[in-house]
Amino acid sequence: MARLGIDIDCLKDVLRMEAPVRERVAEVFGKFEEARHTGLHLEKVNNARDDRLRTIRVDLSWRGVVLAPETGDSYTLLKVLGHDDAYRWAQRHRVSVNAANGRIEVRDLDAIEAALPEVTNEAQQTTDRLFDHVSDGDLERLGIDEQTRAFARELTRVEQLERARAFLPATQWDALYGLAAGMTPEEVWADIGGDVESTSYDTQDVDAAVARTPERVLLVDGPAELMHVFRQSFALWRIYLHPLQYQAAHSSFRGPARITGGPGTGKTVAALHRAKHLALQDDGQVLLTTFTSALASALRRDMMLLLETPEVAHRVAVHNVDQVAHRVFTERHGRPAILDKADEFAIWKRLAKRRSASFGEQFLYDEWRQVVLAQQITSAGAYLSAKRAGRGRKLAPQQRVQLWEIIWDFQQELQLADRWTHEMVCVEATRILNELPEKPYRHVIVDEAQDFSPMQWRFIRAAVAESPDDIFIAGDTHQRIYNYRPSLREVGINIGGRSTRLTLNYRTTAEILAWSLSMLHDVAIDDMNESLEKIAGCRSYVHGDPPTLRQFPTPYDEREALVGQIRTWLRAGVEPGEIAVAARSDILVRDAKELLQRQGVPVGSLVKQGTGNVVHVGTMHGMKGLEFRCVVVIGVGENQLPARSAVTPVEEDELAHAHDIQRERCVLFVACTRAREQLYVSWHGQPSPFISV
Ligand SMILES: Nc1ncnc2c1ncn2[C@@H]1O[C@H](COP(=O)(O)OP(=O)(O)OP(=O)(O)O)[C@@H](O)[C@H]1O
Repeated sequence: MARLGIDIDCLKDVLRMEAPVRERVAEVFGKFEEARHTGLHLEKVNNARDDRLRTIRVDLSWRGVVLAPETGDSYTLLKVLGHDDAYRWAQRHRVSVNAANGRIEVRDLDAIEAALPEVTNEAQQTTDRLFDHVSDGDLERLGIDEQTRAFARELTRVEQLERARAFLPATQWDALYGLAAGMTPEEVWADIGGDVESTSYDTQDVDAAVARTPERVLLVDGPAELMHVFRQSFALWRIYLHPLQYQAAHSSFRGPARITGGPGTGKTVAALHRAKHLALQDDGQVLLTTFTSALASALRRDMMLLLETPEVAHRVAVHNVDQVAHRVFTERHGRPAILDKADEFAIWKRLAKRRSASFGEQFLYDEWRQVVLAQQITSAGAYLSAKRAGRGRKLAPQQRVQLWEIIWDFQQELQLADRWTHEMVCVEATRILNELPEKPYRHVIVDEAQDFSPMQWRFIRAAVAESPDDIFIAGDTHQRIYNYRPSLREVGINIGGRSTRLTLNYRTTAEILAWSLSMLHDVAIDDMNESLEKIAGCRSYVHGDPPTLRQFPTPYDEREALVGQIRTWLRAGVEPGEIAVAARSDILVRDAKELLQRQGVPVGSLVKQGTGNVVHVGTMHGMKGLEFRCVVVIGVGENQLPARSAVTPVEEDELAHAHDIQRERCVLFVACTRAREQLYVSWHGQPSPFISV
């Protein structure tokens, strides 16, 4: 039976059309279903540059351009246009097979030929070309064919390449843009999903290429399914994946695997698709987990959009990691009585005083978590020889002994009182799971992995048996905003070479991204796997306004301007719910909320996202994992960022100081990269050293 797929760009176009046209397009799919009986009415195109392109009637005024197979009966709808335009489009385009990854691609031959003289002319004015640094061999290996290569060799400026996006074959353009953005040929090769094993694709076999391109060609079972796709207010991420996202979501891995990449590169989307893929395998329960309950709610909502049937939805549990640990704990021991931070501080203070020690509560609080629990220390001997790199003040041996006594007292007191912290619950839940012969989950997928503590990683390891496809990790260490820096290997998770890095940002404009990335220049950040993470090549194809940077003489002026900015956006038609305001401190957040409320702007908390159409106001930490059309970041002055109280003095511990500064930088980076279209950053006095003004 003839089958029609729809190219993703065509789908995007159709989604923007009026409902009746969409319905007619869906009917075209019905015609293919019936074609068995009646034959297909595909028109040949005179003077076509690619004789596999045909047109099909959609209605009186609209026609579709269809790629007809040379053999077999899998057709692809490439374009829907007005009658004359459809024929013209079909005449000027050609479909080919990318030599590097074997996927189909389409180019506008007329446009390439028309643009070539202009770029050649410009190239004659200079000796420097955009791709001088890349050899022909590398271009060829990256799938850049002769025609595109000839064009690329004449380019002198990135802007020319950006314009060429409309007519060059997409994968080849992606590769060129990656090279122009400073990626090495190897990085580009990985980025376009180059297949090392299959070096020789048959570039004449378009039918095989279509079958090999599931992330670009959506196959639907008839008009009803297509109408279903059209009708939902869905986001494109649900059906279109970049080849690397697709690979990460659908591959089989021999053990733990992960996906990394800068902000907005689609790691969460890949994690969601992987959860769906594994759920469809139906070989056991899938856990999709993340750091906070707010993020878990957002994941749950998106997961439900992807999992169509309740039966499959049932196979995926979405919870934040502490919630899962609490559940395991509660099943064995009943509900734990949780010690809150204020009570915990009071205990540390009392115990330190009892031992006449000078350690502060915050120091003890962190030391216990970051050294004792993180390294699973249970004895004085182990503590005395433990690594304390990056833990602030250096300790003499007698001080360590004293510290261990306080920590010991603390643990005893909690045990006697049957009081628990979330970390203790996690450790106990891990112990319980380690004893069980059967693990609760068959697959675990972790999102926002960069902030998980070693205790949480051990819990994850204990929740799933070591087996193929056991753990999948999505995260970006450039967005780490808490204090742990675990190595996956040390917590028993070996990802080997099973790592994919995404570089194409789908969220933010190139201008906002470039400005935000400038905060991280020359900052070396670990990759949780004992090497350094890279952010080079992270790029966006969408252009917009540069960030607005505003300096004010006083806090008062800064606050006034904040209200003015929000009003300007609201007047321009931005919905309140599309705006977020972030600040480093709780006090600034409270101030901003009260101020906006007083001015009659509807406001709500970031944590309670989705509760009405309100401007969300919250801390920079609270912005993690979220995105908004317009983002304001206030209080980015030199006295506010880095937040002094959060940074270890350099004279106390150089390494801890450097880590704290890096974390503060990342906090700001996270907040700024949540903006889709507009970013407004303000401060009073001098700007933070993190930003370039
Ligand atoms: N293949 C895709 N096609 C279109 N849009 C996509 C695609 N992948 C992701 N997106 C969109 O890009 C945005 C960012 O995606 P996502 O949240 O998965 O990125 P991320 O890498 O997890 O971001 P961050 O690390 O900053 O939280 C979302 O709006 C998502 O819908």
